[in-house]
Amino acid sequence: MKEILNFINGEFVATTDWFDKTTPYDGKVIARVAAAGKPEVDAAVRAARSALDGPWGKLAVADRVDMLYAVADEITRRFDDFAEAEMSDIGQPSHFIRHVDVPRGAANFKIFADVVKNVPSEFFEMATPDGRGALNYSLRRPVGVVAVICPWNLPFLLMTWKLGPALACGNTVVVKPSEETPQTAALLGEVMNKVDMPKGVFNVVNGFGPDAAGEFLTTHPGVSAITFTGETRTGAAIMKAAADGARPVSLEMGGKNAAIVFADCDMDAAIEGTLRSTFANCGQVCLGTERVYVERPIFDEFVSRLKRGAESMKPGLPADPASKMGPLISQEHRDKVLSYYRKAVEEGATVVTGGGVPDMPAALKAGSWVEPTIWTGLPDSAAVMRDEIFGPCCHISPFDSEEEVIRRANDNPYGLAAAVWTTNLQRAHRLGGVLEAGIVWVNSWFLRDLRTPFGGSKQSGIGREGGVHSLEFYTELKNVCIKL
Ligand SMILES: NC(=O)c1ccc[n+]([C@@H]2O[C@H](COP(=O)([O-])OP(=O)(O)OC[C@H]3O[C@@H](n4cnc5c(N)ncnc54)[C@H](O)[C@@H]3O)[C@@H](O)[C@H]2O)c1
Ligand SMILES: O=C/C=C/C=C(\O)C(=O)O
Repeated sequence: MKEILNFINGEFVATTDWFDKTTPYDGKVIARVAAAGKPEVDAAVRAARSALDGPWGKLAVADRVDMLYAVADEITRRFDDFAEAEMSDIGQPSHFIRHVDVPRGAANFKIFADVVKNVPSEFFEMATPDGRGALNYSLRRPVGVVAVICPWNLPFLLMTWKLGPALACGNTVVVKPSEETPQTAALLGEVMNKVDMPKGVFNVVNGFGPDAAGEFLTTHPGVSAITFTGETRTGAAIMKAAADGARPVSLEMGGKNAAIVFADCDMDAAIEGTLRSTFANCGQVCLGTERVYVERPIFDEFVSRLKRGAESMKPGLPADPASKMGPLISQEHRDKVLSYYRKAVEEGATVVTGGGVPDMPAALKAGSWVEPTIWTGLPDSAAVMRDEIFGPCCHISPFDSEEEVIRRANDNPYGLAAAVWTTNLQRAHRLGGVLEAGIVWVNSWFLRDLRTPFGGSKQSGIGREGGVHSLEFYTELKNVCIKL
């Protein structure tokens, strides 16, 4: 049986508390994972703290940048290993993992190496009564030991999205991958040792959240800052934990994102983009679409074309090139998604397609499969219009005016992302300005320039990461004033 261990101070560490890792596409146990208890979490935080006082803390920025590039190059060299690990962790089609999830692993280290290499410092000359003046300049310093709490939906992309800036800014990290998807974090430990990353800079503790490694880490007094990606209610629990000791938090949380399709859109592009934003990764993308608003003149055509596209989403194994969609991450999550499939019908939805479980081959029946699903006919107050489902489903509603659709799209507790499909330039800029979302795509979706601010408003997050914006969270800015 494969064993997935913790990674503490450059060593892989087992414990006596094991839990199973199963694959979502057939429910088979493929490994056992060593759960970190309080002793292991404490050892990881101590290792991270002492690494700050060792060679890593003394490394010049240029040398730290070289080290991060070496990590990126080793990830690229082991691309297939990371792709295999991610496919068995999340069960999504190979082409998705090889074109989205894994390439971002290397990119997330490179972009922040480039940011810290080129970021200017602030400087002010000031007059003083004695006429001799003073010089003021700013310096950035690492915040210290950063706890990185990761979700299961895009495990490698999202873990490295936090590791890149944290390490580029000179911090050390203790990562707690999701209990569902531990494999790429362990592989990254091998990469760190291969590139001679100083011991203790990168640590991994496996386990669950409440009353387990996640909570032990976020409540550990040796943690300087916490960066979290996951459900909103979990983020709130972590924020409470961070309050003891007044540690800063960066929270990337849930979404209930709208796609707004105007009659003047490029319909082919809108259909292709909405199929991706609704069904990619089996709908398990925080930036994904679960609410579609279509201007009434093209409503029927749009529904019929999206239905055809959804029905072409052939579910299958990751390595099968014919697979267009994988399973949900777990039976537990599938139960949640299916409960919303039932609730939609109870609330009076028209099921345009899907709504159940596909008839899979015998070998895959134990997987967490659901049908891609489209509804119409529900009011904005319906549960499937307000709650994050995090599955391959969306509801399509008609609208009659720009003012109406802006009001309806913004009437939701989340504010993470939006997609707007229109060829009207002025309208595109108007909506970009008024939609309550951290990211608004126009005639695209999930097009990512890593230098831009990334994060959610309202219940979708606190803080922005990306490009220089990550420096605000991962460094302490100080002023030095020299009297001449
Ligand atoms: N905004 C974003 O960028 C973004 C990106 C990806 C996913 N998400 C969100 O993440 C969710 C799906 O991921 P998930 O189900 O893994 O989220 P989750 O909140 O269930 O778990 C996320 C992580 O938090 C840990 N955790 C849980 N309770 C904890 C606690 N009390 N203390 C410390 N750690 C704890 C879990 O073990 C896991 O590692 C969705 O809501 C999705 O929208 C948001
Ligand atoms: O599921 C959510 C995806 C988040 C993506 C990013 O954080 C990113 O593209 O940097």
